Amino acid sequence: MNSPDADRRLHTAVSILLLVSIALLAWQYLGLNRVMRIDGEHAYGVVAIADTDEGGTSVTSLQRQGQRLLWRCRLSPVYEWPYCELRFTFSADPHQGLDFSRFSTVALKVKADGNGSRRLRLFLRNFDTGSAKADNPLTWRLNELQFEPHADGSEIEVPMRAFNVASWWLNNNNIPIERAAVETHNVPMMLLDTAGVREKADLDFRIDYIEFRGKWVSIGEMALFIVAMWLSAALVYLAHWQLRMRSTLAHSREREAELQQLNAALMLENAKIGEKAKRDPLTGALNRAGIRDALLDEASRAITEERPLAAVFCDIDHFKRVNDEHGHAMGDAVLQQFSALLRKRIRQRDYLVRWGGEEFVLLCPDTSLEHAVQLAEALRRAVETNLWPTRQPLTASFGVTTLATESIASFLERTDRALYEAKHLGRNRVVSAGVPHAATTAVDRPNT
Ligand SMILES: Nc1nc2c(ncn2[C@@H]2O[C@H](COP(=O)(O)OP(=O)(O)OP(=O)(O)O)[C@@H](O)[C@H]2O)c(=O)[nH]1
Repeated sequence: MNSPDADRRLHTAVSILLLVSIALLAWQYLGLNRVMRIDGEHAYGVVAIADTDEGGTSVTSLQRQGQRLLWRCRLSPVYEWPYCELRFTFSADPHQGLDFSRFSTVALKVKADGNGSRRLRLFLRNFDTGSAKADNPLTWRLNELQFEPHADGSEIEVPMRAFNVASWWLNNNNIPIERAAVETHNVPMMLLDTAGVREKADLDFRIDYIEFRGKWVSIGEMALFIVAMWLSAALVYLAHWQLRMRSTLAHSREREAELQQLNAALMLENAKIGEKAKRDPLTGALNRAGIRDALLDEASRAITEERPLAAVFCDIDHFKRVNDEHGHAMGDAVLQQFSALLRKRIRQRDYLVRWGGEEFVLLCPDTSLEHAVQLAEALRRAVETNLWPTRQPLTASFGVTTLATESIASFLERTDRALYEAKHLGRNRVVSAGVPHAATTAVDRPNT
C-alpha cells in the first residue's frame, strides 16, 4: 500500500517525466536543426566541366560572386549528349565522403536565364564499398534529382526521398534490384548538370545555395529515447518499490516477533496470577481451589491404577490461645512456621493445603495408610519438639485416611472425622480411619 508521501513522490516524478518528454519533443521539432549549405563560400572543391573530353564543343565557366556561384553554359550539340556540369568534390578519398543520409530535405535556390531547356540534375554520387571502384567514379552510385529552377530564382525544397538511382547507371553497372535503392551515407562527390538537353542552348545560372536540411536527432530516435527514459524510470520505481516492500515486510516480522514476545510474557503473567489465586498468601500452601484439580486427578488415578492415596488432616491444638496471648501477628508467624515444618517433611510430589484457619491437609499419592500414619506421627513429634516463636511448646492433632471406593467428599469427611476424633481423645495425637465403616485406630499421646 502506498503512503501519501510515496504517492506524492510518484506524482511529482510522473509530472517531471511528462514535462521532460514534452520539452524533448518540442526541442526535436523546433530545434536540433542540422544544415549543410553549399554556395559561393562553402563550395568545397567545385569545378565547371563541359563535354570537350568527349569531343563536344560546349563551353562552361564558373565565377564566385560573394555567396553566389555564377555558372555559364553554352551547349552546342556537337557531341551526341552535350552537357555542362558543376563538380563538387567533398573528399579526394572516396572512402571519406559526406553522410547525407540523415538529411530529410534539400533546398535549391537557383535562378536560370537564357534560351533552351533550363532543366537541371543534381547527383549525389555514393561510394558503396563492395561494388564501387575507387578509381572509377562512373561506378559510384548515381543518386539523381531532376528539377527546374523557378523563373524568379526562389527556393525549391524537396524531400531527400525525391532522389532516385538513375536507371541507366543501374543497367550499366548490373546492380541487382535488391541493391537498387538510394544510398547517400558516403558521398565523396556531388554533380549539378544540364539535364540531357541535346539542342543548342545559352544558359546562365545563379546559384545562391544548395542546402541540405535535417535534424541532429530524428523523431524516431527521440521517441526511442523518451520510451527508454520512461522504462528506466519505471524500472527504478519498481526496484525502489520492491526494496520498500521488503523493508515493510521485515518491519512487520519484527513487530510480529515483538507481539509474540509480549504475548508470551502476558501468558506467563496470567499463569503467575492463576498460580497466585491457587495459593494461600500467608503460608504459600495451596488453598482449597488450588488442590481441587489435583485432588480429582490423583483420586481418579488412584482408583484406575489401584494405587493408595492418603490424606492427613493437621490442626494446631489450642491455636486460639496463641492469638489471644501473643497477638494475631505472632499467630501468623506460627502458622507460617507450621506450614514450613510440614512442607520440609513431605515429598516433592505430596500436596500441602491450607484447609482453613490453623487446619492443613496433606494429600499423599502412592502412600499406604501405614506410611501416612508414620508420616503424621513424625510430623506430630516435630511440632512437639519445635522451638516456636512464642517460646512455648505447641502440639498438633492429625487425622489420617486412605481413599477407598467412595466419593472424594466422603474421603475428606472421614479424614476430618479422624482429626475430630484425635481432638476429642485429647489432642497431640494421630488417629487413622481405615476403610469406611471400619473401626478407627488411634495413636495415643499424652494430652497437652
Ligand atoms: N493469627 C491467625 N489466626 C487465625 C487465622 N485463621 C484462623 N485463626 C484463628 O485460629 C483460631 C482457631 O480457633 P479454634 O477453632 O477455636 O481452635 P483452637 O483454638 O485451635 O482449638 P482446637 O482446634 O480445638 O485445639 C481462631 O482464634 C482464629 O481466629 C490466621 O490466618 N491467623
